[in-house]
This record gives sequence, C-alpha cells and structure tokens, in this order.
Amino acid sequence: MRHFHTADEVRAAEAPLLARLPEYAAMRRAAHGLATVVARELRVRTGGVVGRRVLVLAGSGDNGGDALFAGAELRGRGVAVEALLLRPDRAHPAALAAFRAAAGRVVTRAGDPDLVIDGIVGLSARGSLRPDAAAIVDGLTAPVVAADLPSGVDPDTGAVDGPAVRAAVTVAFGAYKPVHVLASARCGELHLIDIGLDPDAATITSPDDGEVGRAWPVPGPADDKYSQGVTGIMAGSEKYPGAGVLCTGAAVAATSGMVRYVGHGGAEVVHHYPEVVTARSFDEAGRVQAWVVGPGFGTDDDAADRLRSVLESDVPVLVDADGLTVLSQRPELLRGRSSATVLTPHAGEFERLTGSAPGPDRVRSVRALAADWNVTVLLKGRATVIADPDGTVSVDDAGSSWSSTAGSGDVLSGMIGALLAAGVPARTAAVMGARAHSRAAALAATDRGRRTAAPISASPLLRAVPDAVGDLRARA
Ligand SMILES: NC(=O)C1=CN([C@@H]2O[C@H](COP(=O)(O)OP(=O)(O)OC[C@H]3O[C@@H](n4cnc5c(N)ncnc54)[C@H](O)[C@@H]3O)[C@@H](O)[C@H]2O)[C@@H](O)CC1
Ligand SMILES: [K+]
Repeated sequence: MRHFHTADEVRAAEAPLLARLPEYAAMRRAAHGLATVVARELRVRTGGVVGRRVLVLAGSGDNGGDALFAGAELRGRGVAVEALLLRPDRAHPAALAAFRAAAGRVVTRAGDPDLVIDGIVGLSARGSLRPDAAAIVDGLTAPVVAADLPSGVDPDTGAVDGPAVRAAVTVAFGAYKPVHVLASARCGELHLIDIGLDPDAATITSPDDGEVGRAWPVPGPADDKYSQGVTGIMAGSEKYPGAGVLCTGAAVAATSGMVRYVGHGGAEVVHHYPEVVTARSFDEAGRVQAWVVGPGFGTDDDAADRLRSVLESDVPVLVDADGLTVLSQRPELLRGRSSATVLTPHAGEFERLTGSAPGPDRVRSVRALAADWNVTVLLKGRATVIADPDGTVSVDDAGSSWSSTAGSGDVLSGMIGALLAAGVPARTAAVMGARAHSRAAALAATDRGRRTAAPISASPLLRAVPDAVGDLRARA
C-alpha cells in the first residue's frame, strides 16, 4: 500500500524528527538522496558523472536548500554545478555556503546543462510558477529532476493552474505526497528517500499491484457458480445495445461466478456471451448479489422505475452513466438503502450530480459527495479518485490515457459490479476494478506485446481484461 501524505501531515511528522536531529541533518539526508539519484541519471543519460554539467534552480525556502546541498555533494563527485538563485537575497544561507565552499558557481543565466535540479519550491508551494521562474523553466531543454515535487504543481491536489515544471524524475523526501499520484505525469519516474520521517497512516492511499492481485476473487475448491457471486447487469437499450454488451462482457471476464442480464438487449448480449442468463425485467431476474445499472439504459420514466427497483434491493448497487443522470434528478431514490452504493461518474456526470464541477481539488470534491450522499464515489480520470463516506480515499493512477475511449466506462462498471457480487467491499472493488481496467487498457494498446502503443477502442480493452487480471495475480 502506498500512502500519500498532505503537506500538513508531513509537517506534523517533521516536527519530532527535526527536534531529535542536529540542524540540517534531515535536509542533508534529503540532499544526499537527491544527489545520488541525479548522479545515477547522469550516468544513464550521458554515460558518466565527472565533468557533466548540472544546473540547480534554487528558490527561497528549504526546497532550494535541499537542491543546493545536493549541488555541493555533486561538486564533490566532480560534476560542474551551477546554481541560479531565484531570490538571491533569500537563498538558504547554510546550503548556499556549503555550495560555494564546494566551489559551486552562482550564475544569472541557465547555460547549457546536461540535467536540471528543480529546487524552486516544495511543500510550501502556492499556485503556479511566478513569471521569472516560468521564463527560466520555459527555456530549459535538459531533463529536470524535481526535488520533492515538480514546482508549480499543488502538493496536496496535483492541480496545475499555470506554468509548472514537468519533471523526468521526482525525488520525494520522507513520504509521498498526493501530487505524486494525482499528477504523476508531471512527476515522471518517482523515487522515495528515507529521511527518518515516520508519519501516521495517510487518508489517501493506493494499493500495490500485488495487493490487487492477491485480493482478486478466484474459485476455490468448494466454490460453485452461485457461491462466487451472481452479477446483475441492467444496461443497454434498443438504441444503445453496445453498452449492455460491453458492461456484461466485462462482468463475465472479471470473475468466474454468473452474470444475469436484464433489459432490451438480451439477444445481442447472448450472441456475444452465451454464458449469460437473460431476463426481461427485474422481477424475473432471479437471485443476484450485486447490480450494475445505467450504461446506455435511457433516462426516461421507465428507466427511473427500473433504477428504483434495483436501489430498493438489499444488495450492493453500482450506478453509472444514464443511471447517474436519472439519480441527479431523483436523489431520493437512494434513501433507505441498506447495502453499499457505488457511483462512477466522469467529470460531467459529477457536475450533474452535485451542481458543480469537481474543480482543482478533486479529492475534496469526491469526499464531499461520498459523505453527503452516503455512497462510495469513483471519479474517473487519468488519476481515478475513489472515496468512501468516512473520507477514506484511494487513487488509481492509470499511468496512461489509452482508456479514454467510448464504452470504456461500461467495461469498468461491469468489472466493479462483478467484484461487488463476489463480496469485495465497495471501495476496494472500485479501486481493484480501476487498476485492472487501466492495466487492460495498457496491454490492449500494445496488443499485448507490440513495442509501440496505438489507440484502442473499448472492445480490445475488454478482451485484455483476463490478461490484466492474470498480470496482477502474477505480482501477488
Ligand atoms: N524542514 C526540513 O527539515 C525538511 C524540509 N525539506 C524540504 O523543505 C521543503 C519545504 O520547504 P519550505 O517550507 O521552506 O518551503 P518551500 O521551499 O516549499 O517554499 C519556500 C517559499 O517559496 C515561496 N513560494 C510559495 N509558492 C511559490 C511559487 N509558486 N513560486 C515561487 N515561490 C513560492 C513561499 O514564500 C514559500 O515559503 C520540502 O519540500 C523539502 O524539499 C526536506 O529537506 C526534508 C527536511
Ligand atoms: K521542487
């Protein structure tokens, strides 16, 4: 499990550490880790360390101090290090003294370095890069190694509302911060340096692939089709039969139990998946352990009646797509639910549900909806944010955007529905489904082996689900 600590959580954990250690010891540990990573990057990228050129961009706080201390250490390893001080009058005094003592040069122009260390701003960052820093960063061509986090990106929300650093590598000090999962594309390759920080458990986490693989339900010796969970799918319509096919197919692929389909697209579904049992109505469906309701099933009064029937049942229900539109008009349908409810909106559906877009602080917005409506919410995105009503948040970083394609959400909801039917708790099911879904998208984009990825649609994504689950289980 990876934990992502907010700036306040890191500061709370920093206080006892700083009280215990000699002055600058924590910074020196951070700087040593940073210098080690930079030296490794120089070796990989240029074939050596001695005589290579590194530019340190140092702001006015401890983040600049870390970068200058690292610059001093790299000087000791024979690197030609220059430092550009964004606020020369406020540069970290001890770190600047160490840098000068190591014969580091302070310059006023960026030059032509092999690598850049971004020590402009760290945990105390507010807003995007200021114009002077933005102009310098804009002119860089060398790869950037960010100290703690890429400057200009909000540490707690990952929001970028103006110029910001795009790092090739980020070296996190003491703990991962939310920016590292919410804006992973800005961070590049991540390294964590142990500086002796021992923070409490974070409220934002992300499971490892191995944990997802270990928890994936597979049939045991005593299992039969019913004991592994029966998933009910209410999706698709005469107008949109594809949503029913994709959603049902994903439930079939995700676990080994049984899938029932209810709706107007039964013939299409059975044509693709003969193992699916169909019914015309909810009342005729038979026993189901979790429902997925909404993809492509319409938003009229009939759809609302069907949604009501499902929500009145006492099993977990996932509401997606058209189901969310209906719910946004009739939130009272959730009243009295005795079992878990999972809502899986994209940003537009989120706005329909709450009246406002998720905004820059996606974690806060998702938490608020989950608490207000007493549901588990999964907000889709490159970083998918999942919150329980008690405020616990999991984030799945897809690592790519190949799944941004029509019908991909229907696949996701079918997979999560099957996990719910297998008895996996709501937030865990959502985060496991999201992880397998992003893995399947990445596998499909490379056709499970092609060297260069290419765009995909939802059908190859769905076909890659068993390989994705197998991959995750292999990491268990
Ligand atoms: N306290 C410690 O002993 C440790 C601190 N660490 C480092 O300290 C960093 C935090 O340092 P600080 O709290 O001094 O603050 P920062 O270095 O993050 O920021 C310094 C100052 O920059 C200004 N600033 C804010 N947003 C800005 C922006 N967008 N553009 C330009 N300037 C901006 C603010 O005045 C802020 O106080 C961490 O990220 C980490 O790198 C690590 O060395 C670990 C140990
Ligand atoms: K930084």
